[in-house]
Amino acid sequence: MFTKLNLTSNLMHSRVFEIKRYQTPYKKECISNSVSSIYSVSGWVRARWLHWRSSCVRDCKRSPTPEDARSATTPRRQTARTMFNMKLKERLALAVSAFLILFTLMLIVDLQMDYGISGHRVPLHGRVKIVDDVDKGNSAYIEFRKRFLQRSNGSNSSREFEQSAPSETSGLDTEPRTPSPPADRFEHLQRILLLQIQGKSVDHAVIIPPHKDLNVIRPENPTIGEMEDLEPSLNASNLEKFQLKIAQHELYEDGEKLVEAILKDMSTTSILHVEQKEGGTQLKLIIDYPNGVQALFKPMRFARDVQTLPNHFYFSDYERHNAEIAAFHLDRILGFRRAMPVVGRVLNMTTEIYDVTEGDILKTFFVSPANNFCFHGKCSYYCDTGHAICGNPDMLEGSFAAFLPSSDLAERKVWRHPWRRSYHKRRKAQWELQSDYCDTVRTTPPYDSGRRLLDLMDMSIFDFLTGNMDRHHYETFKMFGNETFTLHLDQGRAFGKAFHDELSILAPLLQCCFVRHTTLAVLLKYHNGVSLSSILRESMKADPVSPILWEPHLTALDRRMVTILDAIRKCVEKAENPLENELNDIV
Ligand SMILES: Nc1ncnc2c1ncn2[C@@H]1O[C@H](COP(=O)(O)OP(=O)(O)OP(=O)(O)O)[C@@H](O)[C@H]1O
Ligand SMILES: [Mn+2]
Repeated sequence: MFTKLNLTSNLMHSRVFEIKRYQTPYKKECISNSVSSIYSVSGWVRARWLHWRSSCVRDCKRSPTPEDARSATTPRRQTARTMFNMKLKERLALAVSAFLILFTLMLIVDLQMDYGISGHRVPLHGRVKIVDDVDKGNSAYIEFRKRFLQRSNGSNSSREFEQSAPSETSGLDTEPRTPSPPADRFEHLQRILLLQIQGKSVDHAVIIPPHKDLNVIRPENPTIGEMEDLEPSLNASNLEKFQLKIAQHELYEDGEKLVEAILKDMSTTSILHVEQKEGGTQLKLIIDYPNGVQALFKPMRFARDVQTLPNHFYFSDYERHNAEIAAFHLDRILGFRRAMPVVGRVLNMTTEIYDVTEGDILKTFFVSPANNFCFHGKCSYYCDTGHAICGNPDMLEGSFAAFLPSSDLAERKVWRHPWRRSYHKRRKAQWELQSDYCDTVRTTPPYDSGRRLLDLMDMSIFDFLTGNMDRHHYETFKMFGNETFTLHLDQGRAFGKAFHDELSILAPLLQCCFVRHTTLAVLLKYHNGVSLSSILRESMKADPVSPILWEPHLTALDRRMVTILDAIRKCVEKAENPLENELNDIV
């Protein structure tokens, strides 16, 4: 009994600890009230029980009487009498306490499920209504997936299990594979684009023409500098100038010269100071350069050809520094320009990290058995000796992302992504269960008008290309309101599986059947012209730590492109011939 009680109290402790980690401030207050009421209520119940027991010692502990023998139901009657004798107030209190205990338990279970192990404590802006939990079996996503898998020649779905273990992959299969010339040029989609440019087919349900797209019309497009009435000073750094030029509809203009200048600054300027970034799940460093310039550093953990471990969930995958670099280039090539510039650099861990940092992180440095200089920092994932970041012997490669403007200059708003995953190993997210999930999103602000839903479609395409399943939240600049672009931040978990195309990342597009004319035009341009992989490979050659991507990841881009175009074509066909398609689906 004693052990059991102890176990229960341990469990309670660990649950209270879990609550502390995952709750939102409102829920925190609510839960702590409930938890304290568990304690006070259970204290009250104990006092009540002790009182009852002491009165029982007086009245109940006696030799059995003939009366007792006559009635087998006496104890029950006594309990009933005791209950009856209880004051109404006491009975009410008992009922309330039982309810509170149940409610708290439900809340704890719900929170653990909701926040999984990622532990994000961001306010849930733009919440999406929860509707039915039933899979009606006809969702575009499920249906496309079914067809896709049926058609699959095995290169997409099965090879993920054939991935070599990380240590075995090095040096293998690195020859560039030229994809066979595309047989399918998606001419029907091209025709629609042409018609829209000619001012026809402008009410298309799937492809949103430029003149209806706020990202193209841009009635206003002020910069942060204009909004804040600030101009860069004479000795302003390139980054400061860049930050003031960030506009409502894009981070930087097409061909912006400051991008190259920032990349050069971050990869060559001397490092003044380093500190660990608070928050986030994996280790990141804030790098200080002269003139107030800052970068976010993610360290290299393993070689380019090491893939996500087959038994790792997306949320327990390591971050890849090269994924950040590649994603920046890809974002730019696709014409989004919503990712901050990122560059690679090799650091001397002694002079450029150890000597210029202070505090707790210093205590985590050590020399490994292989005589390499290592450290692990402090964070909630992989910050221990077993997962240390090691130099060779003290040279360490990493990615350097240009710092976003400080919150004093431009505060950001964090939004919960409507298609976020459950971050729980057994639980599914709402969008995976509800076939008409997009209808719910479409009618919920800010997705019911303007550019936001189209931005999420772009993000879904971008993430599907890179294989990034970790899009739990996204951010916008507050000062621009809702009609502004969504930042493409945190691509650390992209480019993890070269031989697997994760169709669920495309769920927003598949469920909404909605895409920008301009985005489709770019996709078709690369599909029918010089391939996306070639353009990306070329763009990344300029990086100091090139080659950035393992060739199979580049090949995957061209393959995934076909899947996206196929999905859009299917949406178009469905919109144009709804009846015929329904019949086909049944057959
Ligand atoms: N270039 C940047 N400049 C300044 N802040 C940034 C930059 N990139 C990301 N951040 C901020 O740092 C936070 C953590 O970054 P990031 O998401 O890359 O790390 P993470 O460890 O993967 O976090 P999480 O586990 O929450 O996904 C982001 O939420 C963002 O607000
Ligand atoms: Mn992340």
